[in-house]
Amino acid sequence: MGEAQEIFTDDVKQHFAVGLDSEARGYQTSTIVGEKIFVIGGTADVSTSSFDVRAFDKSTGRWSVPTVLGTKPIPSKSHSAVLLNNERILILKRDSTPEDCAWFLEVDTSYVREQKRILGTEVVAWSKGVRSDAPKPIVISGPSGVGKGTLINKLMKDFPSMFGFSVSHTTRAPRDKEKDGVHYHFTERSIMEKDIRDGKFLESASVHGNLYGTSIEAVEVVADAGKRCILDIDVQGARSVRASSLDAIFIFICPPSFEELEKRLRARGTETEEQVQKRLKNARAELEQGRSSGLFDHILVNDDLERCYKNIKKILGLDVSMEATHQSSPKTVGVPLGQSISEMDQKVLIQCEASELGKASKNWFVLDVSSLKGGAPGRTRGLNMYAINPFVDAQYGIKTAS
Ligand SMILES: Nc1ncnc2c1ncn2[C@@H]1O[C@H](COP(=O)(O)OP(=O)(O)OP(=O)(O)O)[C@@H](O)[C@H]1O
Ligand SMILES: Nc1nc2c(ncn2[C@@H]2O[C@H](COP(=O)(O)O)[C@@H](O)[C@H]2O)c(=O)[nH]1
Repeated sequence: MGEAQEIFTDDVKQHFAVGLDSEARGYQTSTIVGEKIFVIGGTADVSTSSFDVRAFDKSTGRWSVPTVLGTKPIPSKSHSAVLLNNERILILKRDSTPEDCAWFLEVDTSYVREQKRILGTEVVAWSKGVRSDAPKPIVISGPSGVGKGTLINKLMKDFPSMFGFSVSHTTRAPRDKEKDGVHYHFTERSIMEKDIRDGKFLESASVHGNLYGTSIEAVEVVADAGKRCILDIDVQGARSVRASSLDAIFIFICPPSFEELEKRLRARGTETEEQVQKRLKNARAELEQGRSSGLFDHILVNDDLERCYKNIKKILGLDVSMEATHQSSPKTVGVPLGQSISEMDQKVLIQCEASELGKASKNWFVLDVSSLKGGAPGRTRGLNMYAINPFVDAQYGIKTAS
């Protein structure tokens, strides 16, 4: 276990003179991970900590500033940090809302290792923690013209508070009535390619001659709104998402026949003849891959629109009366403001001062992190929180708090 420390040991101090003046730099924690010490926090404004990340290599005696992927937490006065499994640092922010208090800085997960390989630099990645029962995102895939957009629009219209659309980026030109930021983020190829290189995308693919991609932000915006994210992406994209840390439900939509697909695509009237030909050619390959690869959890035929829609709702556990009764429940774990934390057997012990809770004694909480799922790029799901009584709960070896 590598526990966060708020002061440096003397041997570390000998190696460097900069960066330790926490009064000048704002609040910082340091966490030892193997040969590295990750220093989190510090800012010119001493009243808040900006969650900057620096690393000190004990073997070389050098500081480095790693490439930081993902959205970092908004500044807070202070925070606690604890290392989990030598792969990610759990950050509990003080004076923050329950939705915003648990974050992870990944330092050696498979995603971070892969990004290090691609970018050729030291990499760390932020991921926000959400509670265990946040609903899984939904990936909907299928050939162009099969009716994915039509089905998704119906879901969004019937269940507006439940679902949110992941707005993709694309280099294709907007169609009539398509709005930037609503249907797509229409963008230049060179800009999008740079953003992909910078790790801003969960997935991207060349589709029918244009570049399409799902940014990490597109998915996080929906999660932040307390909604379940729907991704409309091609089979290549679905494969990339399956290989990523996003734990989603994958649905493939098939046409009743190839002739019907062609009819729908032409009737939509949005593509040139050349584009229609290209899309139909790609559709054959997509149908073959979608049906046979085992990539998808559910395969539906969109013959009769209402029947297919009903089947999607069934998969998602929805019935007709649900939107009326649906109330968006809090989506993140309500971690109390941590005074001090430590980790033992995948359980993070949080001791809270009573004054913050309006009582006279100290309180203990356990954050069970044994079944974390997902992670960067995107949310870390599976935080489970409960209160314990240290007087009776000797399991954690906690001495009575006086
Ligand atoms: N079950 C259905 N029966 C008949 N027409 C349908 C059905 N479902 C969708 N359509 C029509 O087919 C056309 C294509 O649908 P839609 O635009 O939703 O396809 P899509 O899969 O989203 O395509 P793309 O991948 O190119 O965005 C639309 O004109 C739509 O109204
Ligand atoms: N891999 C991805 N595919 C995407 C994304 N957004 C849309 N798509 C797929 O592209 C085709 C064509 O869409 P159109 O709007 O030009 O008709 C379609 O199959 C979509 O599913 C994305 O972000 N990534």
